[in-house]
Amino acid sequence: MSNITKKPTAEQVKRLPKALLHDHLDGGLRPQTIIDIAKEIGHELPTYDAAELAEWFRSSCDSGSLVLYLETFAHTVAVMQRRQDIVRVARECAVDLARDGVVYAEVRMAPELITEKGLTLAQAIEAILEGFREGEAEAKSEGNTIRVMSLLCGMRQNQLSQVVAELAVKYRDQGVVGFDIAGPEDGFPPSDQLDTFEYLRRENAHFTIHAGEAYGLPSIWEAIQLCGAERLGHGVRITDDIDFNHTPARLGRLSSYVRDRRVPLEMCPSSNIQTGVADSFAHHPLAKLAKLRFRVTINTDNRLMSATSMSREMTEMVNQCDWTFQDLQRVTINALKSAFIPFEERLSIIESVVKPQYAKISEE
Ligand SMILES: O=c1[nH]cnc2c1ncn2[C@H]1C[C@H](O)[C@@H](CO)O1
Ligand SMILES: [Zn+2]
Repeated sequence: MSNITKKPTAEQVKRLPKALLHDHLDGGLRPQTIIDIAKEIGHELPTYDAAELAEWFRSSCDSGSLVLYLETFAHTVAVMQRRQDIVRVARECAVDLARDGVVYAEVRMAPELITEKGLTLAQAIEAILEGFREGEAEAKSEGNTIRVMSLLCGMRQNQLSQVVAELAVKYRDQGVVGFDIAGPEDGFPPSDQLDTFEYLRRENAHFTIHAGEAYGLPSIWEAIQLCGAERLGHGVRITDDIDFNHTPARLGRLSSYVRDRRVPLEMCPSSNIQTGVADSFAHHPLAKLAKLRFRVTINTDNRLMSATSMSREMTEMVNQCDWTFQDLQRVTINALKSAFIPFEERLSIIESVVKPQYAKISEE
């Protein structure tokens, strides 16, 4: 009898191979790194104690509002303006993810936010890519294998998406695998950037769109049907088109389309709990959507702001929703199937890393 339907321990979750599609580079800095750099450049912080700073970010992001949540990024972005600091932050990101058992990650950043001290967008992107390569090597020296690819974001409230999208295409063979738009959702519909998404499609380039997080179904509909998004960042508000009061649940036209077309949902439960979408993992729609066999994935969004990790997100699903090895393996395979790297490379990680490790660890 296989143990795949059993619940893993937290320690086993940590060792299981994980895939991460939605993590912001400026949302995952080590508190001590922020303090080190802030002191060097004279940036004022709420506190210079690492534990207190970590708690400041977490509690400031607990407001129930995406707009207030996003204000905390002023401090992380402030310490990512020099080339060497961007490289360091990206290197540490790769190392930290690898220590948590992540084997594949797509980490996103808006390069337009880190050019305040004179770096060009291209130099900012090159610093991120250099940091990831260094981090992969450092992880290897610690015995962890990870592949970290980059997604470039345009900020919805700025006018730079087209330039950033062109750079995503230019750097597509150097580690950039796709594009996204981030920032406040309400008032900035995806169709504002329609020309850019049409450009990316003409270039056969990959993109995901933050949609259905702080705003509902119209945002999801635009992202998929007008803009052609391959994946949805969050997408959690797709539940507005599902009637759970019936058994089985009744799906509307849009939620049926999302499920039928296997549109990947990059779900980030802790982040959603902080911005007011749900009050706990137990009540977050992730488990219900997984049961309905949507192509759900589990992600961190901002590890610093949510004081989280992939292991923690997964362990909470085990503890609060009775998720088993099988459930965790399914979201991991979903993530790899939905990754923006070439098909055979996705398959290779699924077949040679994920399946064998799940088989081994679940039989312990
Ligand atoms: O969850 C999010 N929704 C929308 N925008 C976000 C989220 N998390 C981070 N961002 C923004 C703030 C960052 O500065 C930017 C680039 O990573 O993306
Ligand atoms: Zn996000």
